[in-house]
Amino acid sequence: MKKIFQTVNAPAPVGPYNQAVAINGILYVSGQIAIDPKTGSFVTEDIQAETNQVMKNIKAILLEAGATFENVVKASIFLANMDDFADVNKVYATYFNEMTAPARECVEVSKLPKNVSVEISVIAHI
Ligand SMILES: C=C(N)C(=O)O
Repeated sequence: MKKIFQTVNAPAPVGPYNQAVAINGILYVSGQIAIDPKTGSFVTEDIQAETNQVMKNIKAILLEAGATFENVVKASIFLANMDDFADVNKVYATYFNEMTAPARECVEVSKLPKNVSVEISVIAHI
């Protein structure tokens, strides 16, 4: 049976999806963008701040499902500009233990929802 997770500590979905869905011990966290759930505003100062807000949103959703970044087995990063790769990695790396970091892909896309620069989704075991 599917279980839906929603928390006010992460932004409400910007479309017809849930923040996270779990089935058979696997949690699928929807792609997060840099909306601050406290203000509803986009964090756009720079790519590092934007990435940090995305990771904070993922952390809140993981927590709601009883998980942490240690439970994450796969991440997908979508960038509007691959030139941001190094800056995104700098922030992303602070959320994981290098030895147990999840599998990942990082791709540049032509456009992201709400014109953000980065979107990240993760899959975790719970
Ligand atoms: C931001 C998203 N996760 C979406 O539009 O699907």
